Parts: sequence; structure tokens; C-alpha cells
Amino acid sequence: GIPPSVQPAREFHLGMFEIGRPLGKGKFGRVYLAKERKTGFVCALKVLHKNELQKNKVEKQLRREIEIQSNLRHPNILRLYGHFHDSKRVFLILEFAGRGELYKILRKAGKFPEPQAAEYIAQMAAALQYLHKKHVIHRDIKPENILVGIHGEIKISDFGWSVHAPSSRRTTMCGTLDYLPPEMLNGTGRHGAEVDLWSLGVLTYEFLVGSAPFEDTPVETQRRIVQCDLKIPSYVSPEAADLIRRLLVLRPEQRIPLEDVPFHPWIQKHCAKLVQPAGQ
Ligand SMILES: CC(C)NC(=O)[C@H]1CCC[C@H]1Nc1nc(Nc2ccc(C(=O)N(C)C3CCN(C)CC3)cc2)ncc1C(F)(F)F
Repeated sequence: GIPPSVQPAREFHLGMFEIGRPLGKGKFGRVYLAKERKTGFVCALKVLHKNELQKNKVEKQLRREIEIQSNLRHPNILRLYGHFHDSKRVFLILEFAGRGELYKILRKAGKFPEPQAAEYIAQMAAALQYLHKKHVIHRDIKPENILVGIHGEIKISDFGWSVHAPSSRRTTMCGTLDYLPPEMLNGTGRHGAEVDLWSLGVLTYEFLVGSAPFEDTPVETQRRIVQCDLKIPSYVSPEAADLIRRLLVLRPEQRIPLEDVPFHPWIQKHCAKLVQPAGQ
């Protein structure tokens, strides 16, 4: 392509867009369907209020989110095309995901059939492999941060917690503990890309059971995570249970590597079009 130095500087401003229906509320503002007037390009416009960002001390996180997400190109990662701001607001120009929020689809369905869950986990593993190759850890994999594209493919979004590996968390977390790996709960909090493997295990469990594996009161949840106190219902197939148990391993280095996930029997059983192991 054209070297960045001579690429046209993509300056954006609000007047370039025709604002459509609201898509919902994000953490720090609303999201609208939008269309770029000149090209007719449909996107999602996330509006963030500067005073909210300042109050919650998340400006640095937002800058990192923009820096990381705008450089990512993968079918299962939501695109960030650009951003701009006015006196009061920051605007993110994001890819529009045609089928909306995965957590709403999951809540409505209760839980997913195994073929659908396996398809989603295969796509998650591909997206995480792409991220980890770029030394990016997402650190906040959960249904609320996943959207669904028009063809039913999943799109990881919300890179507000992503960092370059290795790292140790400096900002206090809020929200659910359900997806936190043991190494982020113990003293040092030092962690690597394997945190996303643990969360992938929690996600697999939640897709198949409809609730998170260590869901309980905050104190109990922490105990169950650090003890890996895991009970997998008997209706979950042995293959699926096997993959969950290979991801939800206390020692980060013992978790199944991402590159092995597409070859796991449960994925092979349900995702035909994936690359087949040699000699098939
Ligand atoms: C990951 C992040 C944490 N989450 C978010 O940002 C959320 C916060 C609010 C919306 C969403 N953000 C996005 N949503 C879409 N697509 C979309 C959303 C909702 C519907 C939908 O179901 N309705 C309109 C329904 C239609 C039916 N009625 C009944 C209810 C609303 C359909 C398509 N594309 C891009 C984005 C993005 F990310 F770029 F902003």
C-alpha cells in the first residue's frame, strides 16, 4: 500500500456523518448508527463525554484503546476507523456489527447449542492468536465485549483494558470478577497473554451452561477461581468439557496454547471448514 507518510490524512468531523438510530448505551456515552455523507459508508459512532472520561480517569485507557484498535485488521476484531473530538465529546468511528450484542443473544437463548458455541470459540481463538502475535493482550474477554456481524461472525470489541504483554495491572478494575484468572487475583498481579486463555475457558463454559463457572458472591468467586473449583454439568459433552479443563488451568504456562485450539477434538467435530490436520 501507500506508505503512511503520503497517505491522505484522514481528518474526520461530525458534519461528515448523517446520524441514524441509537444502537444503545456504552459505558461512557451512547452509540449511533451513522453514515458518511460523501461515501454512504455505514458505521457506528460512539460518543464519549470528556467530563465523564476525566471523572473516571480513563483518558489514558481510551488513548491506548484507540492506538491499539486502529492498528488491528482481523475479521473477528471490530474495526476502529478513526476518531475526532469537539469541546465536550470524543467520537469513535467504529465498524457497525449488524447483529448486535452477543450477551443479549446469549441471555435470550439461555445457552448455545454445542456447534454454535464451538464456531464462536474457534473464531475467538483465531482473533486472540492474531492479537497475541502482535503482543497485545485483551484482558477483558467476556460476552458483553463481543458483537455479532451481519453474517453471524463474532467481533471482539472494547480494547479499553488491552495492553502490550507482559504487564501487571495498575488501574483498579470494576465490574464482574467472573472472568479474572487466578494470576490477576494473587499478590503480584503480574500476568502474560495466558490471561486471555483463562477467559476463553470461562467464555466456553458460559456459552454452553448459560452462567459463568465460578459465579457466586465476590468473596466466594475469588476463592473458587484461585482453587479452580470447577463443576461442569453432565449435559456438556466430554469433548467440550475437555477443552474447558485445558483452558481453566491454574498455572498459566500449562493452559492449552491458542494454536492447538483449532485442532482440539471438540472444535474439529463442529467446525468442518477449519484447516484439517495433515494426512486427513
Ligand atoms: C462492545 C461494546 C462494549 N458494546 C457496545 O459498544 C454496545 C453499546 C451500544 C451498542 C453496542 N455497540 C455497537 N453496536 C453495533 N451494532 C448493533 C448494536 C445493537 C443492535 C440492536 O440489537 N439493536 C439496535 C436492538 C434492536 C431491537 N431493539 C428492540 C433493541 C435494540 C444492533 C446492532 N455495532 C457497533 C457497535 C460499537 F461497538 F461499534 F459501538
